[in-house]
Amino acid sequence: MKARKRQKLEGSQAGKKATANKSSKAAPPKLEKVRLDDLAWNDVEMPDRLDDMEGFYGLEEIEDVDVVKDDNGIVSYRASSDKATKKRAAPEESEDDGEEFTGFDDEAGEAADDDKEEGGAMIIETVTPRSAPELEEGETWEDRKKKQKELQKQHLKEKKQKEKKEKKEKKPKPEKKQKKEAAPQADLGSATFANLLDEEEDKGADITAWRPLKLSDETLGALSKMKFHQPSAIQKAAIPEVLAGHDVIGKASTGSGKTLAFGIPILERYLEMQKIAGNNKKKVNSEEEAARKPALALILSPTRELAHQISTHLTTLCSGLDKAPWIATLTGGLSMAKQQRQLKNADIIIGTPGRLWEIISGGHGVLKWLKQIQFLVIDEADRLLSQGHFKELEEIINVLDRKDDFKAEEHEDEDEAPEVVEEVERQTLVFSATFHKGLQHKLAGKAKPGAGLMDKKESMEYLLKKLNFREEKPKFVDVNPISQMASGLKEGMVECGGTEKDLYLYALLLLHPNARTIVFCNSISAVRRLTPFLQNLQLPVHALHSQMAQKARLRAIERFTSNNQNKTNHKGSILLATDVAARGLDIPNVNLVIHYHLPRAADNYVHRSGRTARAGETGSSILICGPEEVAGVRRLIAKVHASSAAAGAEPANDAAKNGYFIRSLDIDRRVVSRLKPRANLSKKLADTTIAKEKKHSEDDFLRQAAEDLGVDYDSEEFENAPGKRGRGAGRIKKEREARGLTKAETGALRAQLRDMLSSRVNVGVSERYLTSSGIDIDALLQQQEAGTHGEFLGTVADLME
Ligand SMILES: Nc1ncnc2c1ncn2[C@@H]1O[C@H](COP(=O)(O)OP(=O)(O)OP(=O)(O)O)[C@@H](O)[C@H]1O
Repeated sequence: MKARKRQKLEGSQAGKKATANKSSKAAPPKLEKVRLDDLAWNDVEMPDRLDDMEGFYGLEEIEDVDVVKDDNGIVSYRASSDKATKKRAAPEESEDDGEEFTGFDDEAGEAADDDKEEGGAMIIETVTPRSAPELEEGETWEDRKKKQKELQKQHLKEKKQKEKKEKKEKKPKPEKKQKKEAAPQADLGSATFANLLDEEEDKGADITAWRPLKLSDETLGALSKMKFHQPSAIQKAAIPEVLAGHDVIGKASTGSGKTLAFGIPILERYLEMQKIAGNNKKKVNSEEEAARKPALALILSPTRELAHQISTHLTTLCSGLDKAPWIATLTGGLSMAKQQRQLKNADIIIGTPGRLWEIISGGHGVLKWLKQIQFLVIDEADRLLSQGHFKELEEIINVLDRKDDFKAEEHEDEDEAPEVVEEVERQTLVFSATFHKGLQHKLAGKAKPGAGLMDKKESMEYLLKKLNFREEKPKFVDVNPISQMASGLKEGMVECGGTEKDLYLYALLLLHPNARTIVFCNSISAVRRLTPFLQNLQLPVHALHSQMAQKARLRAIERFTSNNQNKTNHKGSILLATDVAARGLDIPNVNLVIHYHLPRAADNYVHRSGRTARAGETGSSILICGPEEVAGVRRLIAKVHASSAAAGAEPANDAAKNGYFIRSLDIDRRVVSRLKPRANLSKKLADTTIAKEKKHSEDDFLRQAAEDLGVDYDSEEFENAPGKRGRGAGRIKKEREARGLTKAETGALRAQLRDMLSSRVNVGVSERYLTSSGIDIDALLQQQEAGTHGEFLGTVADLME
């Protein structure tokens, strides 16, 4: 070995132990005295981070060697096995051969001692410089030794830790310890939740963030299952207030989780009551018994769809509970008798005011169940308190509050055994994203459609006047005082000629072939007209309006929500709806909202746009405006964003940043104009279909009327009768022409449209992308990746980032 070897033998303790070993009473083996260089030194693997340590340290180790110090302090080495003395190749130069050892070091001894205890054999470590053995400038041998010593210590420590860790990993965990690790789950309380977490360990979400709300383990378990990691702002703010027994008015932007803000406290109360009933051994076991207990909560919703959705939402929350509350959904369009029965069993009743009032006025002893509710929830409050719903709602509230009604009704219903009805303190919870001024005027008898949104004071005054809150001052929880619009929402508008809206709608839908889109219209007739128009253009469209049968309404939402089976390039889906879909509907992954007609009021705009960008997602809202509508739109949007200006707050989004000046999207008009022939053809076909349908239903109506009058009805004769002039004559003429098309003629038109849809449209630069009813998605996506998306129809794309 060329390198000069400087050994460092650790510690007097080691030496002493070696001696003690030798002189042990149990006939110690005779050890052979050896030279250091005759020992079979082994290289020690250095820890990574020491590799760079000046590049010259190396460690060697040896086992089965005793270090013996004689009375004169001279140290010698004795091998206790052949393994230790295996001869190595002699170094070419052994400068440190016989290097004297100057003594033992107490500190180092500790490390050596540790090793002995661990391994049972003494390990002597040497540090061998790999190169440049000379001292560095200013370095003394003492320094060098110190450095070496530190390195050795470090290495030994790390080695020991590594070995300990390896041992630990190999060892099976003692049962006791495993139990101890499971303990925190058990600490959560009831076995139900602990079991749930056990089973769902990797399925459920971490619900630590819900803890401050002090919810029951059952509710926490349900939230974990739903993967709701944390409460939304409105939930965080409103739940404690409701749990503390307050009346609450909650305002938060669309899609921010208001349903659970009232749903969770209701569930908490239900669970509490279950526990009390359990403790009092009064557990309800049968349907009959259940029917004898009053309902806990009444939730009112402005639309049927929303009522069903709230019901689904709460059912999902309660699924998995040992005993879930009984939820009854009372909406028009479904069997009334069935709903009456359901109501008597229900813990939570969700309904539209119309149907609920119908049921209440029908008697059947239902009122007593309702009078004892502990929660009255008015969801989408501003809508419920206005727009034709208010009369029914007012009547419901009056009847709930009237003291004498119950008795009167009981007398009516002889079957019902007279019972003492406890007075129940009712909490009133009112939620909405908006409180608009229109309803205030409406209630004051001076309706003023299109009015702006109420501020906190106004809404409070108004609600206090209208609702019988238990508390003099309910808690007003407003988590979005600045803007009602969801933060992930982008807004824009497209300007077009007054008669070109259909065409621009088609262009916008083509531009967003993968989007789940809701198109809002102000009238049912517009939905009826546009549905065949878009269907003819092979777009996957579903209609939704209030004159559809309830089942068809629910089916439309279901189809819109499920994946599009359409064979065309259009992979998204389209819901063409009136404002019946504007409030509360929580359809997942809606990317785009198009306002075909301008919303009539600011709150409508907020709620329609709120069907996208929900629960922290992003989305876009685009208004299609005729030239005469542009100024009105700007005013309307400014109103919606006005509160941010008043508050001097950071603008909530682009529209606000631009001084409430909504962006006009730059659509390439030349390209849109090339879509015109298809659109016109499709429109002609749609008009024919509608005119024929209309004729059928008119005929049916007139035939029925004639039958009732006992006269004959001849549609031709009726049609050609004189006096059909003046207002509406042009439309009637058009309709007549439209339905005048023969089957063959419509067949020919359809074939022509099919041809058009299957051939490319000459759109200049983008010709290669626009094919039939949709666009070449792959090519478009590539274009999008290259950052040039939007080239063919203008720059709408930046709304969809
Ligand atoms: N804490 C939560 N974490 C994650 N998602 C949540 C949470 N709470 C609710 N959600 C989800 O957010 C979505 C919107 O909730 P919800 O329908 O209650 O909103 P909203 O505020 O009532 O909206 P709108 O004003 O339009 O009626 C739903 O899909 C719901 O499941």
